[in-house]
Amino acid sequence: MDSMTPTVPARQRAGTPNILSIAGSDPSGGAGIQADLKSIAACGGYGMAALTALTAQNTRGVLAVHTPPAEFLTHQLDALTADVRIDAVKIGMLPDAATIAAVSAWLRANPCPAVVLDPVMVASSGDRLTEDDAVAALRTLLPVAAVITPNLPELAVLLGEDTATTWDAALDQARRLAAEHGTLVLAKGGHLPEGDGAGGCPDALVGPDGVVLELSGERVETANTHGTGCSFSSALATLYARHGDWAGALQLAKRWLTGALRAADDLTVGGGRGPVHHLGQLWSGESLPDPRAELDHWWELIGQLRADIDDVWFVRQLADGTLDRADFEHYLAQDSIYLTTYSKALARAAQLAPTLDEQEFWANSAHECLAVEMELHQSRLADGGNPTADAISPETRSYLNHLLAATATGSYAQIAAAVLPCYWLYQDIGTRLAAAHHPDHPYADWLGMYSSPEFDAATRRAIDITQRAARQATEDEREAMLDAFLESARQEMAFFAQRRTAAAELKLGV
Ligand SMILES: Nc1ncnc2c1ncn2[C@@H]1O[C@H](COP(=O)(O)OP(=O)(O)O)[C@@H](O)[C@H]1O
Ligand SMILES: Cc1ncc(COP(=O)(O)O)c(N)n1
Repeated sequence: MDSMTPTVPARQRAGTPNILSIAGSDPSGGAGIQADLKSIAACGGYGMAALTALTAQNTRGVLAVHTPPAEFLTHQLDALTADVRIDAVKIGMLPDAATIAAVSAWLRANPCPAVVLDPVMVASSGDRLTEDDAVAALRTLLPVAAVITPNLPELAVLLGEDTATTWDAALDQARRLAAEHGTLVLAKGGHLPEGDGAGGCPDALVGPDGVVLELSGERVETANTHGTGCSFSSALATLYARHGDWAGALQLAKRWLTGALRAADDLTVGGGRGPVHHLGQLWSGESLPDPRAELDHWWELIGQLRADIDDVWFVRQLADGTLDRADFEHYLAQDSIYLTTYSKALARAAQLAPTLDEQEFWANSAHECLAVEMELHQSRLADGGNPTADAISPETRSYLNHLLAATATGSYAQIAAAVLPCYWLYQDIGTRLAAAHHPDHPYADWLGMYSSPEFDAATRRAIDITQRAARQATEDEREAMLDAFLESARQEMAFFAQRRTAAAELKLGV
């Protein structure tokens, strides 16, 4: 057994994470390790599996369970530790106390910070998968997990209580289980009765102090839900290993699972409760679940516009320092008018923000914007200008009308999408203009403002917040977000391209 000595070879962390499923076999391919391997592959991981049990099972039910000796599970696990870097572990069916003891001993000897434990006890067909006396042993294993993913009946069994019949009661149970074992608990509403007050298929990541992230999932009309729990937990482990954040991984996993449920009826597997279509989204050309996917796509859509902005006379002359002072003054006057209203749009985003963090970000940004505006105002007064006499140009008015419409009628997500181009395009242009940024440049101060690490960080945060909102949005809302984003990008372009002579005689009235 020398070759089994558990020494981990030092290896560079590769791009594709290695994900280990410790679970039972479902020969019909919808649950157990078969579901895990497909889910891991669909979410961008390299899948491995150590078998805890063999079931004789199909889409209608479990006919028999064979449990190999626990020592053989230990051999499988040791064989892996001796050779392969393991980035995350998903634990599924653990049929008896001896198997649980083997997994527990292995994990204590080879700790892994990314363990997702799905405390499978009963198959969706209603058949038992775990011996009664194994529940106490399972409770002792819970603290090795980073996240536990019980369905509602399993959550109740782990606490020794009755199954929750409302979402609020489920969240309370999840919080208490998390506190007891020092883990996160993913509360899954798939088993909630109709009219429980939650609607749809909600899920929530709950820690000892309460809900970390709650997702209101739509219920997909399909009878093919065999293996949803297995698939969800392995997707979560994989996406965590890829992106390093449980809340973000949950959003991606939930979205992927909903897609797999939507595609489930395309498969024809068995006459009972069939499997979800793990690879349906990949086969129809969708890319791997990725936190930046939507916004990367939006950014690509405005690729031409971004290239065109570099060619706008104002940007070219700003970069080479040949810009006429009066043109720059005109630009600053319009920018100052713009910022006053833009700051109101940011304040509206703060008002609607779903978390304290995001509220703080938008409120700070609104404040920052006003501070810049006031400084511009003061410095132009000091230079002998008369900013109160500035006329609003048609371009500025048009941009502000768009922002005002978005803030008046748009959701939080739409407002985030509408305000984003002002960050992102400035940061993008700022990065390129930074090349021209030297102390003697006539507009050095201005160039410095948009190519600073602070502005980079704020832009990244605005992108992340908008991406998260896009991820949670319905398809219609995502379309509306994209429309708002594209329109703001067009308005940015027109704002840069405006000519001093084109300024209308309208007084500031927004
Ligand atoms: N018909 C459905 N439509 C949408 N999501 C579903 C559906 N059925 C199950 N899910 C989701 O699948 C995940 C796992 O489901 P659940 O039934 O709670 O677990 P388990 O399979 O472990 O019993 C949950 O996120 C749940 O919301
Ligand atoms: C080998 C095995 N493991 C787990 C499940 C649970 O399936 P579900 O995800 O539907 O609860 C199963 N039916 N078979």
